[in-house]
Amino acid sequence: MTTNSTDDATGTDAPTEATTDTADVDSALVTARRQLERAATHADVDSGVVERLKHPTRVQRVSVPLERDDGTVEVFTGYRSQHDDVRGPYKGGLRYHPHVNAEECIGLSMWMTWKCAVMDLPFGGGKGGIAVDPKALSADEIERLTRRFAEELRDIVGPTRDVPAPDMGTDAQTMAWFMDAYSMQQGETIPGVVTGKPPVIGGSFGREEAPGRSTAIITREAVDHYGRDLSETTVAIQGFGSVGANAARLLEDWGATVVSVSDVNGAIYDPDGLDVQSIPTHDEEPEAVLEQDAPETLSNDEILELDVDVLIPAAIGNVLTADNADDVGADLVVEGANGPTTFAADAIFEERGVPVIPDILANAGGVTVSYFEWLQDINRRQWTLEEVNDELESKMLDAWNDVRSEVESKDLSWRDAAYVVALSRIAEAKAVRGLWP
Ligand SMILES: NC(=O)C1=CN([C@@H]2O[C@H](COP(=O)(O)OP(=O)(O)OC[C@H]3O[C@@H](n4cnc5c(N)ncnc54)[C@H](OP(=O)(O)O)[C@@H]3O)[C@@H](O)[C@H]2O)C=CC1
Ligand SMILES: O=C(O)CCC(=O)C(=O)O
Repeated sequence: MTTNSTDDATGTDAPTEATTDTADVDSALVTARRQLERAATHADVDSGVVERLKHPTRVQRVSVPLERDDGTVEVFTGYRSQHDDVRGPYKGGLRYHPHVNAEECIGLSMWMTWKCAVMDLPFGGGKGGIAVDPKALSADEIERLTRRFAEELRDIVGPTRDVPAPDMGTDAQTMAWFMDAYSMQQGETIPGVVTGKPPVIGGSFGREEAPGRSTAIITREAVDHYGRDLSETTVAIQGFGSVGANAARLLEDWGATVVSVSDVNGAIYDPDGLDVQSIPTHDEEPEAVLEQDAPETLSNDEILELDVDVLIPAAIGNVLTADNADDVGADLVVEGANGPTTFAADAIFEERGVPVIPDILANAGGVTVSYFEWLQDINRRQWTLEEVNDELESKMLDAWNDVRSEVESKDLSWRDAAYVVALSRIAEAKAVRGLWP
């Protein structure tokens, strides 16, 4: 038996999001709302629009039954939060992680709305997932779970409604199963229902690396903005998955010295620089980082406090908190993960003069290449990897320049500036459409 229900947007059935176990951190929703309220004071946006944007349009909560390989049945809970679609279909990833809950999905879907607007993509914000540890399931079990999840979400997704994509714990194969299940239900092949698929079924070249590539591009621009040379820059990166590993490999290619990387079990550190190309990514082999040769190992807390030029948290949320923000040794933080910095930590970084380049700009390459994939699916045409990367570079530089000009002209933090760019575009779209409330 499955249960579908549409929760009130603010409803929550679990106390925390996918975070460290630090006790005093806020949920993604609380942080997203505080960030919105703060940034709105710098934007010329109607207060009613701001109030509306604190709430999602809807949150679908579904039960996802799974027959385990041993024949027993377990029922997992899945969610899809659809925050705002004034600029286009809801867009955002599906996360498989034990801490997934309604409140986390709402906060993450709000960040997707701003992210798509900062990048000037014709999408709104969505996010979802299943509260499950994918490492505890076999590949066959993940396939059955994903197919059932696609069936449960069938009525609310689609290429012009809501287009999921990979996030933590999901990948191109997950998207292929989702797309196949949806297409079978609809009776025709519909590649554009999800992005982040393998290229052979309508996926885009370069999507897997894209959030790491954009994080590297924005790091490069930020380092240059602050008058530094990338070849004299040391970098520490928490998380060695789609975002962290790809950012590490590119930054190393471009001359930076990556001194420390981590996975769920901890970090390796070499002050002279690691050979990051040889370290298997989460996708290639999960939990492999600590098996590599390196002079030192560190905990996932210690990597955040290393004396480096740039820190890139690229794993989970709420790792930079009021408890450790004073001890962060980096001169610049670039958010590869979604929501790694709490509201309180942001204030401490601002006071200390440590710039934080926000997630909604830095890791936006993922959704940007998802947009390219959606275009390729509609047009039934595949772009080359070079075309994708050239377009991505150009979209990232446009967004960087839009945000930088707000930073410089209004003396804002990078996060406030990115929000101002996003909010202005969203408010203008609402005004022109006459959508109210
Ligand atoms: N994938 C995408 O398209 C995008 C993802 N993001 C965000 O980036 C972040 C990472 O996502 P993604 O790279 O896709 O995830 P992946 O699942 O590809 O990789 C996650 C990495 O983080 C490590 N990790 C997991 N839990 C912890 C922990 N508690 N402490 C330290 N490291 C941990 C994993 O270790 P191990 O290998 O040992 O499991 C793995 O190396 C998330 O916040 C996600 O929302 C943002 C934009 C786009
Ligand atoms: O590619 C997408 O649609 C969304 C990626 C995502 O979930 C994110 O940027 O956080």
